[in-house]
Amino acid sequence: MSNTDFALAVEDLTVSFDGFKAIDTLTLYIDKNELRVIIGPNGAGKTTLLDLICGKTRASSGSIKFKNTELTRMAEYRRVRMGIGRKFQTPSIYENLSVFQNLEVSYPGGRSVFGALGFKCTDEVKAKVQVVAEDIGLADKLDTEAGLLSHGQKQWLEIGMLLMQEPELLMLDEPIAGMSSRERELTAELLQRICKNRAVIVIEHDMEFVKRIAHKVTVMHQGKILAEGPMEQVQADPKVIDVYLGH
Ligand SMILES: Nc1ncnc2c1ncn2[C@@H]1O[C@H](COP(=O)(O)OP(=O)(O)OP(=O)(O)O)[C@@H](O)[C@H]1O
Repeated sequence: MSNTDFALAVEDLTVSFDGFKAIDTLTLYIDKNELRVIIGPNGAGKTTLLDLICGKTRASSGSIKFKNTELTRMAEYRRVRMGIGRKFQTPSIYENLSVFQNLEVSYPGGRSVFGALGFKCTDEVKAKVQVVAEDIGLADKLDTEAGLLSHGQKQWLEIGMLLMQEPELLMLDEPIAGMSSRERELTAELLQRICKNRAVIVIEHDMEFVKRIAHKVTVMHQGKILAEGPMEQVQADPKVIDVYLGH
C-alpha cells in the first residue's frame, strides 16, 4: 500500500451485511483543504461510507488511510483523537448549557459536562471558544441557552463543538436538512470558511446547495462510485442522470 499526500485515502473498501455489499471495492481520495460532496440515491451506501471512516462500522476488507495511517482496525475514539470529526443528522448538543459552555466542554482535555475537578477555563479555552463562535456565527449568542437556539443555530453549534477539537477531517451528513433558505446560505458560507484548513466531506441531496459548496462531487450507486468530478461534469453525465438526477 502506497503513501499518499491525501488527507484521506480509501482503497478497495468493502463491507458486507449478511452477504449484501453495502460498500463494494470503493476507492476514493480526498485532498487536504478539499470540500467533497457525496451524492447518490437512497441506499447507495453514503452513510455507511462515513460510518466506516469514523469507525462506527468495521470494514470487511480494503484500506482507509488518514494522514497515511491505516485506520481500518483502529477504535472509533482513537480516530477522533487523530482528528476525525463526524456530525450526525440530529444535533447532540447540551440543551441546558449555554452556547459558551457547549463549546467549552468540547475542548480536548477540557471540562466534562459533569464538571470534573481541576479544569480551569483558561484564557486559551476562552480564546478558542471566541474564534469558533465567530466561525459558526454565534459570537453574539454565547450566553444563550442552547435549547433556545433555532434549528439552524443548533446545527451550527454542533459543528462548532466539532471545530473545538480542530479536526483535520470533518464529515457532515445532510447538514442543511430542515433549515430555512437563509440558514442554508449561511451554512454554505460556514462550510467554505471551515474547509480552508481541513478536509470536509458532506453528504447532501439538495443540488442547489451542492453546486454552491462542492469542489468536487462523488456520485455513489450500489456501494460503488458511479461518477466523480466537478459538479458541471457530473450533472451532465448520462449515467448520473439515469440513476439519480433524472428522478
Ligand atoms: N448495519 C447494517 N446492517 C444491514 N444493512 C445495512 C446496515 N447499514 C446499512 N445497511 C444497508 O446498506 C445500504 C446502504 O445504506 P446507507 O444508509 O449507507 O445508504 P445511503 O446512501 O446513506 O442512503 P440515504 O440517502 O437513504 O441515507 C442500504 O441497503 C442499507 O439497508
